[in-house]
Amino acid sequence: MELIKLKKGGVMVGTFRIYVATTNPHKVEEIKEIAPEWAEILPSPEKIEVIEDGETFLENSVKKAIVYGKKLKSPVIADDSGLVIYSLGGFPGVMSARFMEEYTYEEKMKTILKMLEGKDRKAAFVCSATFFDFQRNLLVSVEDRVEGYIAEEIRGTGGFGYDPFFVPEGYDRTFGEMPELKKKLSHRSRAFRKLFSILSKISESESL
Ligand SMILES: O=P(O)(O)OP(=O)(O)OP(=O)(O)OC[C@H]1O[C@@H](n2cnc3c(O)ncnc32)[C@H](O)[C@@H]1O
Ligand SMILES: [Mg+2]
Repeated sequence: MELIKLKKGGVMVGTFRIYVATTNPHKVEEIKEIAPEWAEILPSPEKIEVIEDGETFLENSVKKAIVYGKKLKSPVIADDSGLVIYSLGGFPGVMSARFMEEYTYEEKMKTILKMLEGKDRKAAFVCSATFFDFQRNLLVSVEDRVEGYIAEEIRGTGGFGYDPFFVPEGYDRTFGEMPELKKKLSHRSRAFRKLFSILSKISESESL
C-alpha cells in the first residue's frame, strides 16, 4: 500500500494527514510553513505529556513520535530540539525547555548571558525530526542544525524561546529580529525538509 497517495497520472489525488506530536504551537506553525503540498500538517487532537528522559534529541524525538503515534493510531511527526552552547559543554541541550522551567525565556536568556561572560559564544540550534506511521510500523528520524552564536544582549521579539539572543552564522541579527529568515535557515526547517524528502522517496519507491 502506497505510503502517501500522491499523484495519479500527474494529478494530485489527495493529501496525507500527519499530526504533530508536540505541545508547542510555534513548532506546528514553522513545520506547516515548509511542508510539501501532499502533507496536511495538523496539531495533535490530544496533548499527551511525554517524559523526555532521553539523553539525546533523537531519543526524545523518537519517543514523542511513538507515544503519540500509538495513541492517535495515525501518522505523526515529532520534533525534539534545543540550544547547544559549545563552551558550556552543549548546555542547555535536551534540557533547553526544562532549564529554569518556572521562569520566562527573558530570565532564562539573562542567566545564560551571565554564564557566557568571558566565554566563547559559538552555539547551534539542533532539531531531531521523526516520522512514525503506526499502521505500517514505519519510523524515520533525521537531525539537522543551524550554527551561530549567542548575541551580547537580547534583541527582537519575533520567533519563540531562545530566538531573541541567537544569531545564525552569516548574519548579524538574531532570529528574534528576523523571524522570517527562520523558514530558510532554521534547524527545524532543515530537518523537516530532509524528512519530507525521504518520505517522498519511500513513497515513490513503493509505487515503482
Ligand atoms: O516537547 P514538545 O511538546 O515538542 O514542546 P517543547 O517546547 O517542550 O519542545 P522541546 O522539548 O523540543 O524543547 C525545545 C526547547 O528548545 C527551545 N527551542 C527549540 N526550537 C527553538 C527555536 O526554533 N527557537 C528558539 N528556541 C527553540 C525551546 O524554546 C525549548 O526550550
Ligand atoms: Mg518538550
